[in-house]
Amino acid sequence: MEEARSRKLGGSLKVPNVQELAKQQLSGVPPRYIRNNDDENQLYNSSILLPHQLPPVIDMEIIKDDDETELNRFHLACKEWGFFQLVNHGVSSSLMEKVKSEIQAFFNLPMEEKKKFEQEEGDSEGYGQAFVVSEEQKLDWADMLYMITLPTHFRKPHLFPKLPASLRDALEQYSTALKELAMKILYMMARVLGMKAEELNVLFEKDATQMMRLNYYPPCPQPDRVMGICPHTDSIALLAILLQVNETEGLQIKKDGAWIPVPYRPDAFVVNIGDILEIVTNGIYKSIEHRAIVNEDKERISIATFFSPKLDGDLGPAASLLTLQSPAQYRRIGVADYFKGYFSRELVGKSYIDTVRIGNEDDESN
Ligand SMILES: O=C(O)CCC(=O)C(=O)O
Ligand SMILES: [Fe+2]
Repeated sequence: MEEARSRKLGGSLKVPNVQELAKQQLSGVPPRYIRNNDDENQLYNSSILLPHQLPPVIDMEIIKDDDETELNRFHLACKEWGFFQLVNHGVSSSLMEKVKSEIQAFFNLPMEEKKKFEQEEGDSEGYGQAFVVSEEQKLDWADMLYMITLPTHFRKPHLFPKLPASLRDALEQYSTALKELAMKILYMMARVLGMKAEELNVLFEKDATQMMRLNYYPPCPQPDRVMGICPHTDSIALLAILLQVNETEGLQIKKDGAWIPVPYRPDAFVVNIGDILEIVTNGIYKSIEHRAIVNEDKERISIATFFSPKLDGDLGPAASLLTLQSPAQYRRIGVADYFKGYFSRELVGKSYIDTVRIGNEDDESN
């Protein structure tokens, strides 16, 4: 436990609680949240999207039967989208519903209760906001509760174990169910990529890291001037599995230069490829920029679960995917160093992976 307490994921400056701010019936949003009207802020895409322009929906039940067509759709979803909705995934709808209602209840708790989980100096885990490194930086219109959930001995004693019992129990079951699901997804990927199973085993051994980020986006009087979570890729993850907790939509992914909404589906998980999987697959699968926008009168809630290799290992492109024609595009790096670098900077689009891209060594200090 001592070890867990001292393991800090790099700090973030303290920022106001946005849920509290939103309750103050502001006529306008404080300037720190107002985004410039640049390209990134083309908030609303008014064109009507056709079904093939929406992220693919993959059915795990069909894949289980070794259906080549579905396996191929899965491979293309990973390669060309980096994002897909997953249905018939084996996680029970009763567990999904329980997790949703418990998370909703957590954010409905009085502020004094939630503040018990407040981030500590120098640490991104806890209740607050991450990636705030300067007073000048624009802020996201959201609060979050961020925690390492696996391995269990990395859990901070004042966070996961102290959650309200019903939320803790739901997240405990959810953590186990999602670990199993993530392994299945990764093995399906290894299979369609022709990777050696050991190359994934090594990443997913006993001390593989799982983190959960509960996101709360309050309603906002000027939703088209702010960002719920600014454009980013999930840099410390092999995979992220997201559950949209309520029906308010807001997640968008960047595809061919356009922001595409991910519809709410109560039975689906949204799966996306993180930077670490891009590195491991030597760029065959790519992490995709995504963001969340907010709503004028409805709150939005989501829970993202991130799967990463164990902290004391290292990561780099899988040897079985390297050939003379496709040499390594990323260098090997220790997982702990890679994590530390990530938490000490602002979250900016798809940029962190460039620090390990071969040929980019001059930029490493940026
Ligand atoms: O709330 C969402 O839909 C996206 C959250 C997200 O991208 C994250 O937590 O990394
Ligand atoms: Fe994300």
